[in-house]
Amino acid sequence: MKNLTVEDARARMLDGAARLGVEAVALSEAVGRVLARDVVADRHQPPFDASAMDGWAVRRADYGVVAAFAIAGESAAGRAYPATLEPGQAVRIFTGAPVPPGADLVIIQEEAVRDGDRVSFAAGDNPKSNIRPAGGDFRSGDRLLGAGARIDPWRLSLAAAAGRADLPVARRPKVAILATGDELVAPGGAPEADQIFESGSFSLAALIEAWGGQPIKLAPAADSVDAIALAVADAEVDLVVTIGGASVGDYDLVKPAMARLGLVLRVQTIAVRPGKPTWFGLLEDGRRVLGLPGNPASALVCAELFLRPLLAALSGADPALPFGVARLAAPLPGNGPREHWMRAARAVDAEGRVTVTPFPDQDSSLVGVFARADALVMRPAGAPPAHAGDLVVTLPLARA
Ligand SMILES: Nc1nc2c(c(=O)[nH]1)N[C@H]1C(S)=C(S)[C@@H](COP(=O)(O)OP(=O)(O)OC[C@H]3O[C@@H](n4cnc5c(N)ncnc54)[C@H](O)[C@@H]3O)O[C@H]1N2
Ligand code: MOO
Repeated sequence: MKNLTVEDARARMLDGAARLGVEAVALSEAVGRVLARDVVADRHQPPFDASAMDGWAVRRADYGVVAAFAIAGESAAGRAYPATLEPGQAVRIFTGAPVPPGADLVIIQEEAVRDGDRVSFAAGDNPKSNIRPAGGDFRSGDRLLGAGARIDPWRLSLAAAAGRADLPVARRPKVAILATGDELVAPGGAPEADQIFESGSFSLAALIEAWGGQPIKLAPAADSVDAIALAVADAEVDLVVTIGGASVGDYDLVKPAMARLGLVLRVQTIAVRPGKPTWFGLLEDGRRVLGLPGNPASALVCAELFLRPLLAALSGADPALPFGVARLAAPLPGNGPREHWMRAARAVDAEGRVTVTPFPDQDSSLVGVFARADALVMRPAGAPPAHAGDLVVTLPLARA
């Protein structure tokens, strides 16, 4: 349980983590939610052969043969021509309108000359049909979206086009956030000379929201086993995330406090930089607890590496992180024994390749560096020095 690799620690956290429940939400509420069941089409789209242009529907067999077509009527979007097109006839048609049975060609209106109740066309060779076949977008029975897909605005349009008014989605995991420490004062408060403003819970709440969880901020707790245990005891959540008090100092009391609630540890420390003291376990009542270190960069890096996949798993989504690959813009020294996730600036060079430049100061207390970073760069444990141009694994940070 101590000094686990990142992968091993993540696997232990994800073990047994699955969707918590299912609820229906209206389309307008569905963005960001994870589908709990497949969306299957029960109708073709388009449901009929549709005209792609404004023009005239005719029989291809008549084209170039009939000199002047008899205008039989009109087919507009939402108001189909009610009969079959007969030989020698043309139907005025508009984009999106059903092509009448019998017609298999739409001639654009720019090529038509109308004369009373007759229309004729400048004949060309083998004109395109300008017809979108029924089911050309999707067909009845097609699986349009799979369970586990996260709804975004584009997927939302597909669900709407399939006629769904609401969608079955995973219940959002409820996540309590507990900042701990005598030194913490809420922003806007009046800190003593030996105090600092509490920052960790704000960014964590925003990340949890963005990752599909429901953040519930608990009042920050002082460095006391009683206070921390009391703060967590009655929180009706699926997961508790604590900030700080994770290490080995006399005032690092979160694990002893959780022991009172029956904590069974699954992860004690991780060979990761920053974030070595990150821990994870289950309380007696089944609630999960993720202990993040207090240093802001440690807390946020480990939220990316562990909390994000955990929330995905608890929502029934794929917990895999969206790793990328980029070229180092500058050399790096060899790495120590912990897998290092460096805060870095991302850019695109003149050849269109993504490059990353880790910030020179990677101290885990630096909030300022994190605010400028837009990617994390991974250096494997024990990696030799790296050269400019070397490929490295990255984790892009979502910047609004
Ligand atoms: N003897 C050792 N000391 C430390 C070790 C070690 O292995 N042996 N590990 C170091 C590492 S690595 C880390 S990371 C830190 C993490 O310690 P804790 O999780 O116990 O965090 P705290 O001591 O509570 O706080 C660390 C730092 O962060 C500030 N902090 C805490 N909470 C917040 C918050 N919500 N918002 C803003 N800032 C916060 C706190 O004031 C401290 O400055 O331990 C090392 N020590
Ligand atoms: O692991 Mo700590 O987060 O390096 O400072």
